[in-house]
Amino acid sequence: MPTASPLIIALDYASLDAALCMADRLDPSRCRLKVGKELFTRSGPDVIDALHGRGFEIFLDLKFHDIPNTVAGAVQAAAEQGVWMVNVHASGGRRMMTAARERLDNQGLATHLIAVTVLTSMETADLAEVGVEASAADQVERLAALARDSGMDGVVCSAQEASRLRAHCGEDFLKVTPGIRPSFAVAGDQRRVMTPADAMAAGSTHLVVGRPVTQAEEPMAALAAIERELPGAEPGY
Ligand SMILES: O=C(O)c1cc(=O)[nH]c(=O)n1[C@@H]1O[C@H](COP(=O)(O)O)[C@@H](O)[C@H]1O
Repeated sequence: MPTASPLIIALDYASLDAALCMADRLDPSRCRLKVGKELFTRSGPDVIDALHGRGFEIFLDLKFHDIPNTVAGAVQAAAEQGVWMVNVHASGGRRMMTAARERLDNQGLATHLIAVTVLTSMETADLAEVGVEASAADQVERLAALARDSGMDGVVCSAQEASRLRAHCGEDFLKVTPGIRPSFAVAGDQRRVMTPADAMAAGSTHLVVGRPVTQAEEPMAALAAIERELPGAEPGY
């Protein structure tokens, strides 16, 4: 039974054992899990199988960014493992995203396909250093429009941009927002942060939360505290 929760907990661990230890402390009816680059590079598909076996839906966050044919193949490989969601970098461009979309459709794979806009660790000054003269907010909007036009189901963005994207890309376009910091947590290396309640009010459809839960002494208590900060969370996701 898929969860109705908008919460996605980031399992950023260096070993399969450590990741499963945390998963065993969480409840698949109250959150999904995100598997990222470090864990997947160390453990491979075994981690996906182990988490599926525990009843979790998985966001495989490998942020593919390569030539269209390579990304289409990678996205297909991810979807064939039965993951709930997979992502690419929108800055890989229209042809890359369209190739990924077409591959999933042609193979009859229903995995949600979303695109990363501007990383939540980056601010406008960081973009200028890599030759992007737009503000972070404008660049997010530009890449989100490109992602939507290229057939993506949604984007990863900071919650600070979610309301603008809701206006431009619609309610149904998924807005998966990391950089969530509940009232009890510190920002750390994140720059464009927001509380869970504000993020949902701004139009986020899913909230990615890592360390505020995984580094808590009682992860389920931290998750419950976040749920209490989500009065507007709607079932159905
Ligand atoms: O794609 C992501 O999930 C992602 C995109 C982004 O722009 N910023 C971002 O922090 N993330 C991920 O979201 C998670 C945030 O974790 P915490 O900062 O510990 O809550 C990490 O796994 C990041 O890799």
